[in-house]
Amino acid sequence: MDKKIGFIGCGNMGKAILGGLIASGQVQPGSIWVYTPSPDKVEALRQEFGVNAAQSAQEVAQIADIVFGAVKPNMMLKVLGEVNSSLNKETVVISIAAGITLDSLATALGHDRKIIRAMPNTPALVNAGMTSITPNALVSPEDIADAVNIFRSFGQAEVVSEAMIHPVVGVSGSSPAYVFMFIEAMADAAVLGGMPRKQAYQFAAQAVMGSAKMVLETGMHPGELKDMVCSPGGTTIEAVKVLEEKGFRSAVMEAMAKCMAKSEQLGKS
Ligand SMILES: NC(=O)C1=CN([C@@H]2O[C@H](COP(=O)(O)OP(=O)(O)OC[C@H]3O[C@@H](n4cnc5c(N)ncnc54)[C@H](OP(=O)(O)O)[C@@H]3O)[C@@H](O)[C@H]2O)C=CC1
Ligand SMILES: O=C(O)[C@@H]1CCC=N1
Repeated sequence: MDKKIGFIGCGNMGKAILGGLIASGQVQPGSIWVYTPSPDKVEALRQEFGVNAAQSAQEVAQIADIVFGAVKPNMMLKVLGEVNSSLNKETVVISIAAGITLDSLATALGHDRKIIRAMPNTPALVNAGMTSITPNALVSPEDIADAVNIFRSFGQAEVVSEAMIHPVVGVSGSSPAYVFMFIEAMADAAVLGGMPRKQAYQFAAQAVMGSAKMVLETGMHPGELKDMVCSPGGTTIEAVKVLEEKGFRSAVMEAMAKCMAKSEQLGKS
């Protein structure tokens, strides 16, 4: 891609995008500028990825064609407001902050700005991200295609309406955390059964990845795939019965309802 990319803020999520983007070969490290307030963190990113270290957020805004705002939600509007006058007219600003609406971004940046609200997730770092993309009306089809290409270079990406953002936060933005908890719990149980811990993580994680691949690649209903594992009178149905008794599905749904409500609340505060 023949575009200069900038990162204002580059912590857990910014680094996952940066790492995924560079690993894909879609953008050369020399075409990427990064700024965070800690000079040693910028230097560490420069050394790890070969990207350019910017001295200020304004410098990133001046140089880049596509600027990622990857700071915490509570500072996104302030940080973008401060670089606004340094942006070019055609620059596309991509905010990845949970709860920050396109409307509030336009209020901070001006209603003539090309703005995209995106919701990625940390598996971007291993080429398996899932990202939603919501452009405002000023973003051209070419700009949208660039953004989709960027996010697809390290996983899957779909353009969705802004109304879908809360389910997206629940089902993909935040969900790696619950999946890691599930893997940890399964590994603990395997350790209880006598398996060495390292091997337990390998078996648990590979089983989760393989199951996810089956859903994505067979197109079969998850319930049907579950039934294929449950031999009559076998081991799996014993586990399924306990999960049902303990309210496994309900726990997941209630947890995600809280997550989605928080996403909604962030958008109002
Ligand atoms: N973590 C996740 O899984 C996901 C996060 N998000 C969103 O990504 C955003 C970032 O989250 P996350 O990466 O987890 O947070 P981190 O705390 O890991 O990263 C925040 C980054 O912002 C930088 N920063 C702080 N203050 C400023 C400033 N004034 N100007 C420029 N940069 C600044 C920090 O730099 P320094 O370290 O030098 O202070 C750091 O690089 C959030 O808005 C979140 O909603 C979206 C999807 C998933
Ligand atoms: O926890 C958060 O607020 C961010 C947004 C989605 C994932 N992490």
